[in-house]
Amino acid sequence: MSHAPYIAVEGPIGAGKTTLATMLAEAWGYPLVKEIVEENPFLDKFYQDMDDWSFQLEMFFLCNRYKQLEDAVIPRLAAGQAIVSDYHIYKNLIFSERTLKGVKRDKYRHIYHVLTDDLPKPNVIVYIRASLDVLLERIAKRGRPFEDEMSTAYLQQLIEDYDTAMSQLAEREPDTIILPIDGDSVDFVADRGEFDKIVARVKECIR
Ligand SMILES: Nc1ncnc2c1ncn2[C@@H]1O[C@H](COP(=O)(O)OP(=O)(O)O)[C@@H](O)[C@H]1O
Ligand SMILES: Nc1nc2c(ncn2[C@H]2C[C@H](O)[C@@H](COP(=O)(O)O)O2)c(=O)[nH]1
Repeated sequence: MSHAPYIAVEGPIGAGKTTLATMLAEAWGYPLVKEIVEENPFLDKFYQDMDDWSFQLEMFFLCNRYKQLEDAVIPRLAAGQAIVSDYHIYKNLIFSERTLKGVKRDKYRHIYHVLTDDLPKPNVIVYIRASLDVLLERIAKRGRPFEDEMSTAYLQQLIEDYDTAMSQLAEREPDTIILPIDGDSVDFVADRGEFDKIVARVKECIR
């Protein structure tokens, strides 16, 4: 392992990333780097008109995540200390490849690589996979008003994009271990034993 443990949790919208990342960070006493959602000025506009707002939204996410890595992740790893995150920066590309088109997609892809290619990568990604029905149920339970506008076709497409992206990532970043979790059957919230099993599996990866 080239740096201190850097653990990321990934998965499609509503899979349980923030929930699991928070539990892991608390269990180990590590700081948590968390997605900025409530302060995002473009999310509600994006869900109302994706074609019109996708570039602004993707750039906002990219700049914010870059800043978080710069401010919180890099110094911490440089000091030899572990950190947990509820995303991997690669998710920018998962979403943008789906939401952007033509010249904007090409420009975004270029900026993405310039900004992120030399950033530290997680040692482990806990990848929570879940079915459309479970994601819809959890998104409804969370109750963010702007997500009411999200189409099921978009969410289904993201489920598939995530699977493809995790396979690509396994090839691009062979030093990162991807731990898939079945979010439909493994309830790490209600069942402490299931959470402990995830903790043990992650520990194995960062030894
Ligand atoms: N394993 C689980 N079982 C039941 N509810 C869950 C589970 N994981 C997450 N949730 C709930 O589902 C909603 C979405 O979870 P969240 O962690 O915000 O997902 P994400 O960060 O992947 O979008 C939240 O209301 C959360 O409390
Ligand atoms: N178009 C994009 N949307 C994104 C991106 N990252 C997150 N999101 C959306 C999805 C949810 O509505 C909300 C919060 O995400 P969670 O997965 O944490 O629930 O923001 C992105 O890069 N592009």
